[in-house]
Amino acid sequence: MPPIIEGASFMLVIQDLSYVREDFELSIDYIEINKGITIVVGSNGAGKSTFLQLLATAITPDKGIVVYDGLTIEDNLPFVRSEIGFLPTGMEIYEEMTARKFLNYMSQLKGNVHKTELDAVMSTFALIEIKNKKVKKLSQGMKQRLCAAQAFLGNPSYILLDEPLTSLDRMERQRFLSYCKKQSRKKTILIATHELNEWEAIADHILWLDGGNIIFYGSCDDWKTDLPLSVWVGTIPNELLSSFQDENMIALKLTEQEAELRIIAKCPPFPSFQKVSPTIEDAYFIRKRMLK
Ligand SMILES: Nc1ncnc2c1ncn2[C@@H]1O[C@H](COP(=O)(O)OP(=O)(O)OP(=O)(O)O)[C@@H](O)[C@H]1O
Repeated sequence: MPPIIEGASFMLVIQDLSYVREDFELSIDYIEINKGITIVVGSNGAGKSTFLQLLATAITPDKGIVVYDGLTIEDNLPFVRSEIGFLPTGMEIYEEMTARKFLNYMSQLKGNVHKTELDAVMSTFALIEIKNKKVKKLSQGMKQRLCAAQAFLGNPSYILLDEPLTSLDRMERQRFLSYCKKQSRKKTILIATHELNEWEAIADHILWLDGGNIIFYGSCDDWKTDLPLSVWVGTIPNELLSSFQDENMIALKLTEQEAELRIIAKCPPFPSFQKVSPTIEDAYFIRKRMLK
């Protein structure tokens, strides 16, 4: 087993990679992904899940390599895999197992995770009260917590999570987000998500995929800087609503007489509208519009 290097960067380097699937190709020339939380964004079918599956070594590229802190899967597959925690979408779990048995099973697959670590993960994901429940009796949110918990077992350095917030209630989301933030100090965490606002406060980097290509990778600040359109908020009477194109409208709150709007545009749509700083999600809409 390769030695654990003190002060390891946990950097992921992807070189000259191609993965072809029927009429879709994921293609990456070169990218270095840094430690911390990277949210992987893009529209349906952009390749986010495929990208995470490749990094998780669940599928193999047709061409190119992924380097995990200096190691490739060609020479170090078992070690690299032991350093990966993966939450795919729609993960199937054995329905007859209890939550505890499932985590025991996953711990053993990961090389006998110590009981104290297993208990800590169960407590973090609020699984203690439901540990003796069979999987088939768990709610969607409970199942999601269980599936997310297994990704952190064995203290892996690379955590790959596909839509981890699905079915989680507000409290569990908050708890999960702060856990990810804590973990990200010493790990590389990639999260495929459509819920950009949720990650606003804790994401370090954004990776934007479109049509199987990386269009942007960088810090959240860079993502929100030098945008060609601005974000405006204001209120108008309902009868003026039809003067706005849907594609310019990010958010809308309707009362009986008025509409509260969040608009992307070069200039204020009405003098009363105020310019606000873009969120990660605003920047996504602006960038997506400019790509068309
Ligand atoms: N098992 C499969 N067989 C063939 N094509 C597939 C398969 N799974 C995904 N695809 C195709 O690969 C492309 C990328 O899909 P992928 O699931 O990676 O996108 P995504 O960005 O995760 O989308 P979403 O936001 O909808 O989850 C799509 O064109 C999709 O139709």
